[in-house]
Amino acid sequence: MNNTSILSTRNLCVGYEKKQVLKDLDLDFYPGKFVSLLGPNGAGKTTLLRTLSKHLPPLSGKITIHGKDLSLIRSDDLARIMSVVLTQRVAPPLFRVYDFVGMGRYPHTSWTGRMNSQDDDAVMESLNLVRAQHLVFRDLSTLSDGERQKVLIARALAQEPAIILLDEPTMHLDLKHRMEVMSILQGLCREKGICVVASLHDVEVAAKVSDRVVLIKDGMLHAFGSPEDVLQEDTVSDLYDFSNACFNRMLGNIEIRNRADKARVFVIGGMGSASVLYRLLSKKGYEVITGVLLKNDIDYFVARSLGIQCLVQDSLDIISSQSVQGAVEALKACDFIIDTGFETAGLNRANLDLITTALALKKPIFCMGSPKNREMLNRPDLSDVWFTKTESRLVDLVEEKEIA
Ligand SMILES: Nc1ncnc2c1ncn2[C@@H]1O[C@H](COP(=O)(O)OP(=O)(O)OP(=O)(O)O)[C@@H](O)[C@H]1O
Repeated sequence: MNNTSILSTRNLCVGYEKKQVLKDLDLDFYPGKFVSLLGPNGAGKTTLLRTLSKHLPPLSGKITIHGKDLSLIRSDDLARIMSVVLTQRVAPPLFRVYDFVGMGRYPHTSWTGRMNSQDDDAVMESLNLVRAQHLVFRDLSTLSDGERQKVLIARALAQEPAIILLDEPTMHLDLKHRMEVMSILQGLCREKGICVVASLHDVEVAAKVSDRVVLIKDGMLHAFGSPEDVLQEDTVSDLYDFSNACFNRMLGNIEIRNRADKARVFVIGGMGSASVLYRLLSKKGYEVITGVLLKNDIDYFVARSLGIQCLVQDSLDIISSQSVQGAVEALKACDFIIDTGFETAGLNRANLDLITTALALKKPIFCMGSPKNREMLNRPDLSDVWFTKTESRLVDLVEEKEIA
């Protein structure tokens, strides 16, 4: 790794004439690294990017590029080191993509602005890098948001910068283009050694693509480091003031917690068989209790993120009859029982006792799969047992039963 930072800040304070937005920023940006700026609306991401790119003077503190004070760097010299992609939707009409990307060559062309063959090559290479070479003769104003975003990045690349600053590069883009733009930016870091600094709203994506994340909120830097270290569940909740959501560090996703205002359902699951049902039941407003789960089960991680009450086996051992007894008490207090059709291996066999108990208690039981996989439920005389093949049908059945 190249250990010399391209861009650094010390005691930087950014904002506007009458308004300080962020203070005490000590940041270093290195070649080949993807850095995401994260923070709630109005935290100061754009203000910071505008200050780093010399569009806005710092209120105090220092910004250096390759060790030189930013304020002393001439704008044409800066353009050879840094390019900036700010949020913009408007495109001037009658502007060919080729000419627009060619504008990015201005730090390298002579004062006449005439492009030579090297500049032509640079324009085409930039378009290639963002997989937009086919757009070269299109009118800019006719492009879709995703195509235009790629062209904006191509123009930034045509400057041949060491660092690119982008403000919300995936705004207005659909999922496919969002992923494509992120993968293009990641490729620029890995293959061209460019440092990419982008403000992002999607913490899940940031966790997956970034080498470093900068967390800002309430006028200050909250954390700066690798997403694996920094994006802890509590930190993300605090950053965005989550009250009904939770970032799951292990799965790298955000689960939404819904208010439970329906019946209480006990889910007998495990080994990943219950996660989809947990989400669906929570979404529908059911109060879910589940168990007995081992602490390394993916169902446990999903249930915890959803705020579902989990009965867990303390040690990573065989689920004990003692743990199952604890779960029986919780099961008694539930209106409906769901058997996810979990595979029974040695470790979780005891959970079958929960199904037997539910039968004895004459609780309505809804099962995924087929009766032949569940010996104790494979009897024609059982009236309060239903089998389905999909989670959505199963929850429909629960709803029907609840209404009846
Ligand atoms: N020109 C300006 N003059 C004064 N205050 C401004 C100006 N532009 C933005 N602000 C304020 O500065 C603060 C930071 O705004 P900024 O746009 O940097 O936040 P952000 O993190 O980029 O927000 P978002 O995620 O909503 O885009 C906000 O309180 C905003 O109202």
